[in-house]
Amino acid sequence: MTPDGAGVGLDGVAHRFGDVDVLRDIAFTVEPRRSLGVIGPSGCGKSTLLTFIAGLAEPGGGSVRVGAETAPAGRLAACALMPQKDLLLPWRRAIDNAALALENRGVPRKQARARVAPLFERFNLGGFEQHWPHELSGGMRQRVAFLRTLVADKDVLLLDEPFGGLDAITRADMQDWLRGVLTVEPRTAVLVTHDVEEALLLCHEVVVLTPRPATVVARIEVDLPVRVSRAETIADPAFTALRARILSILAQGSA
Ligand SMILES: Nc1ncnc2c1ncn2[C@@H]1O[C@H](COP(=O)(O)OP(=O)(O)OP(=O)(O)O)[C@@H](O)[C@H]1O
Repeated sequence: MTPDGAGVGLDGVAHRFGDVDVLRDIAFTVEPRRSLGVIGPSGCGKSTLLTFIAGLAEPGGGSVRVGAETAPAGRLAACALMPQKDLLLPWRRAIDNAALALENRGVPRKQARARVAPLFERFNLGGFEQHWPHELSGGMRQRVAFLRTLVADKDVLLLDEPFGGLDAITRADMQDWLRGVLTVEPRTAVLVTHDVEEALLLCHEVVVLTPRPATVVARIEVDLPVRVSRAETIADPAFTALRARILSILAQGSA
């Protein structure tokens, strides 16, 4: 990671897959150590946008920047992408899945294990280091995947519906947990989600996309009074008003 973190900037990003016009003139910036939620209808191009930021592909038009890097290889080096599915390797124990990003960077397995082992307690995974992925709950698997993403030590986290597959209670627990992680150790984060509440709880700003071809229809600053508990935050009239505003934009496709 770089000492001051890295921001993200998109300008005029456009893309088509064959006849399918997916993205049109997408522009936004994320300041270093700030989190941006991306909300939009299913299939509008949110995951595609993350793959462009991560440098895994190039858009047909426009520019993408991560820190000072505009070339795909430079962006890839600065980003850790957590895809929709946790993608733990079934043949590796939890600790070895968590250590994977370090091993991929050339850290020997023993050292990589030693680096991730102390984090298991902090991620509420203490005692489960030697379990296989199929022996963990959905929430635990997500936390192992997060641990792996965070220890990759990249400036930018790209999170693609990280809690999409979880039940409502586990999802709420995981949102609280991630909120804590990002407060203790702020990173630049782009969070794709269908869940307006999740975006408001976890992000400093939210962009709302239209149905395909996606354009940015609204950019909303999440400026809420600091509340200790989740219940208090969600009950706050400012939170309720923002949620209603975003839901209305999603329903109408316009701000
Ligand atoms: N590699 C590809 N080749 C062709 N079409 C693709 C490819 N990747 C995505 N698409 C199409 O681009 C559109 C946007 O897909 P994408 O997965 O980015 O949407 P999304 O907003 O993330 O969807 P969801 O919210 O359902 O996860 C879809 O119509 C999809 O079928």
